[in-house]
Amino acid sequence: MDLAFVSSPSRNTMKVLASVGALSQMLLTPGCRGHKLLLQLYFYTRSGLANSRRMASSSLDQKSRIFAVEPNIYSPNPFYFTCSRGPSAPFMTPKDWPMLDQGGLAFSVCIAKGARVKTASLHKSLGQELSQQLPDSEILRLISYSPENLPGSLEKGFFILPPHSCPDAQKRLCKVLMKYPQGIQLCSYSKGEEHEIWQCLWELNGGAKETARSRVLRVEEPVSSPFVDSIKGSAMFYSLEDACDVLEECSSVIPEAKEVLASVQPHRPLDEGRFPVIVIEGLDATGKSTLTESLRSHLNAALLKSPPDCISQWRTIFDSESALIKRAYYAIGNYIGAAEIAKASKTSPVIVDRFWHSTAAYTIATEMGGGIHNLPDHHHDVYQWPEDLLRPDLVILLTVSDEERIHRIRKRGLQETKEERELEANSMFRQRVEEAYKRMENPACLIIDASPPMAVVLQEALALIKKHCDI
Ligand SMILES: Nc1ncnc2c1ncn2[C@@H]1O[C@H](COP(=O)(O)OP(=O)(O)OP(=O)(O)O)[C@@H](O)[C@H]1O
Ligand SMILES: Cc1cn([C@H]2C[C@H](O)[C@@H](COP(=O)(O)O)O2)c(=O)[nH]c1=O
Repeated sequence: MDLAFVSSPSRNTMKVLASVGALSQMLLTPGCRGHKLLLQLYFYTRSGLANSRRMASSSLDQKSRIFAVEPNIYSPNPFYFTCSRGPSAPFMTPKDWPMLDQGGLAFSVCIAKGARVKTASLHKSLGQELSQQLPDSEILRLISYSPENLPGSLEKGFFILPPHSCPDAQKRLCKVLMKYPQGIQLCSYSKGEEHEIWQCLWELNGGAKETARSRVLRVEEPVSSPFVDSIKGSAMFYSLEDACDVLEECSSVIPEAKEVLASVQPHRPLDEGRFPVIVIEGLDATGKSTLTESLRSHLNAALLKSPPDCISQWRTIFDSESALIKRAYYAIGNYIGAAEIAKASKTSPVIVDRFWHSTAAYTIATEMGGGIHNLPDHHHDVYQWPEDLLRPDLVILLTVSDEERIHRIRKRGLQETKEERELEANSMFRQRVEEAYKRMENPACLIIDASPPMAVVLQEALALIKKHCDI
């Protein structure tokens, strides 16, 4: 079955067909003769012609858009393509997409822009369902945008690479997409006779019908990464107001969002005390809790952590939401924590186990794929501290080798978070988190190698605190 190579059926052909029910029966019979055509006819019958005007405009819009696929096993950098007919743009060939070389297919699925909470939830649930229904396919993140108005036109989606051994992948994909009748755009990609690549645009409206076909053209990597623009609008929050807007928007479906918002201190700017605020950061199991506890007793300090206790009971709920909602929760957690820090700093030094740097580093590392060379450049806006957030006096980043960290996680034997499991499994992700920490600015992190025994790490931390803080 090959969606991409079937030409549109004529209306006369359609009349011959008795019923959609009979067609769908045949469709589900693998190896059935005329299987390809039947699939096409089935989709055609179900979709009808009602939306032909919408189809025409979406295929025009489609042609001017650029698609960007996150780094993957075939491409260490994001790859960019379009379907417009620029005079000089080179065609893409299976050299660029080796997975299409043996006659395979790839797919892109884009989610049309809508209300951001709803769109983010749709993106999350669609991603989960695609992974479940196509467990052997590589499901990559994709964004699509118009070059004239990148932030305003940005749409998110997925690029799907089924294995050659999965001939019914497209059938399964369509079955998933049928459940999302509105706002999903499906394209398939296949190799042509002259080694060119074709994109077929499918209309999904109760069914799927091919509406346009264009050659795929290569686009040079832009100077400023659209993936970074994408995270700035959908997972990074640089003001309390921004993050609160998201939780307000979702509070009718997530009642706990109201509870979190109720914990936000309305009076700002905060009235800080004279004692120093010291944040300890690092990957999981680098020794933050051990060090913060020792510092607390050595300095007679207050010990706080992020997210703060008053909202941590809802953490698992927000962890299972879309990136937009989850990151809004963590961002707000910092502002709620800041009010507690300001109050505590009036009577003693304050030690904080994770703060804004964790929120930013994990977000950047999760949203940007590939190696550390794909991270936003040093000094980029994403590494800056939010203007309206209490600024600590010192941030210490603990680093240990991967082997030692994993050894500590295993020895500790506690329940790991999903991100911790990913960190263990994905060394590139780990490197991105640590590198993002190192690129943070104002305040930047001061690094301590936390591999030596605890007593040594403590002495180093105390020395840094003495040097940089008024203690
Ligand atoms: N310097 C050290 N040398 C050897 N083991 C250490 C050292 N520091 C901490 N550990 C051990 O490593 C494990 C992880 O430490 P800890 O819980 O303090 O890390 P963490 O950074 O707070 O982790 P998480 O962020 O996941 O809560 C614990 O079992 C702890 O006893
Ligand atoms: C504070 C904070 C945490 N996270 C993520 C990063 C890790 O996977 C876990 C670690 O939490 P722990 O309480 O230290 O074990 O939570 C995050 O993504 N953003 C944040 O702001």
